[in-house]
Amino acid sequence: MPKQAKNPKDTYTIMTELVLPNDTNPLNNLMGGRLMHWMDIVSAIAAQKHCNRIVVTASVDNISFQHPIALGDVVTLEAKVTRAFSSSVEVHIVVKGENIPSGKKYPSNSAFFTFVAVDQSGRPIDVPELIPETEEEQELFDGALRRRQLRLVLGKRMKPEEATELKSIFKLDE
Ligand SMILES: CC(=O)SCCNC(=O)CCNC(=O)[C@H](O)C(C)(C)COP(=O)(O)OP(=O)(O)OC[C@H]1O[C@@H](n2cnc3c(N)ncnc32)[C@H](O)[C@@H]1OP(=O)(O)O
Repeated sequence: MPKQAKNPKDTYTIMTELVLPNDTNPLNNLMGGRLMHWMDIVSAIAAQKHCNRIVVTASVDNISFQHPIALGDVVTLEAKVTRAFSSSVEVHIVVKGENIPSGKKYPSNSAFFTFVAVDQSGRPIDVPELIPETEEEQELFDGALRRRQLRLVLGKRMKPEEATELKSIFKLDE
């Protein structure tokens, strides 16, 4: 690890958007694609805060939309790095909606994005270590290895038999 270790709070990023007519589908709800664009931006900023480098989006885990966000509502996206590996970092993003006139706040969705820090030529470079501080950060940190192995196996970048964390969950050796 080339640089001083950081804590998740050093990477915390919050972004607030208002759903305007140009962001919506024919039902007057926020389009999924627009939300994913905002999620990519907020998480890339969190990853950059950790790496102090250019980062590229390497993968996006599954995103399910629990609750539509209506025209005129406010969207809050919060992102934090959960774990750093060699050149990659995992970022957790939580999205909430808010209808200000009624005071109603509701969860919309959450996701994990993976970013890779690269040099000016686009080659991966090492990133600093991330040290969790709170219990929640430790849980996200612990789960990150499992999620990493799952996405690398699905992306055919790791053989299933090398995914030790997944094997222990499914008890494949027994
Ligand atoms: C911010 C933006 O929106 S950028 C635009 C969208 N994104 C892009 O254009 C990225 C295009 N892809 C790339 O440039 C390359 O594939 C890179 C930089 C992501 C990886 O480059 P590679 O030469 O394959 O690198 P390599 O195999 O050495 O892997 C580097 C790291 O990427 C990680 N990685 C590569 N592919 C994936 C993937 N699909 N999912 C998760 N992590 C991945 C590896 O696990 C490794 O992480 P580690 O160093 O922490 O162990």
